[in-house]
Amino acid sequence: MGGTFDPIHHGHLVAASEVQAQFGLEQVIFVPTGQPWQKTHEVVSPAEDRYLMTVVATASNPRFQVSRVDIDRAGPTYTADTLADLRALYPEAELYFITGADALEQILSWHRVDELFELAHFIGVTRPGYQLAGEHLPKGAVSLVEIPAMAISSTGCRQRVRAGLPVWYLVPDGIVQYIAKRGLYRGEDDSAGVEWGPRPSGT
Ligand SMILES: Nc1ncnc2c1ncn2[C@@H]1O[C@H](COP(=O)(O)OP(=O)(O)OP(=O)(O)O)[C@@H](O)[C@H]1O
Ligand SMILES: O=C(O)c1ccc[n+]([C@@H]2O[C@H](COP(=O)([O-])O)[C@@H](O)[C@H]2O)c1
Repeated sequence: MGGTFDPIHHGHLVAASEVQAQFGLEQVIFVPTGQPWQKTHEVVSPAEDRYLMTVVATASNPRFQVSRVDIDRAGPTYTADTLADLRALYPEAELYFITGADALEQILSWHRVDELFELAHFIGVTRPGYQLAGEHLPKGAVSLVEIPAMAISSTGCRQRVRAGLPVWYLVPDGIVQYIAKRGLYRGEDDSAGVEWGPRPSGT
């Protein structure tokens, strides 16, 4: 399951848990994006913060793991590369890629989209406010799955922190504490965040 996870919230965790159970998956690998190229108009927190929050949020579930493949690859993050890297790490695995209804809606705009459906089977999950549909995708390429509705978004969480409102119970307890400790999402200019563009050299 790929995501910017800025921050990871209970919508992500419920989606992963539900798909794991419904499909009997051995493990769900959360893959925080390196440079989410379609979010260039947004300020995104440093990859290491998003990675660490994902580790903290998933630590208690033995079927959840976190991968660094996207944050360790230079340049924009493309799922075709993510899936190729995971295939190299797990040559025998059956690979599935989990997306919410909003991401699935946009998938034809993804880089090297023609390759994607050869690299993994896609699983689209319901998300409040979006229509889950797969007619625009190759036949048999995607499974559509109903999950418990969680009307939570990372954007909403960031806005609440900025407005001084609580995010308790929208995100795991450890994430509330991580956000406070690192001072994420506080200011208009998001001082802990970075605008996407080339990484500073040496980082
Ligand atoms: N509440 C939710 N229910 C189901 N799927 C979700 C939910 N929130 C996110 N997802 C899915 O999880 C994946 C990663 O999402 P992402 O990290 O961009 O979170 P987001 O809440 O959509 O963030 P933002 O508000 O910043 O766009 C995407 O496939 C997205 O569709
Ligand atoms: O491959 C692409 O071109 C592409 C374009 C947009 C999003 N994605 C992936 O979709 C997942 C969810 O993305 P996002 O931006 O909703 O967090 C994440 O793994 C992204 O890398 C991938």
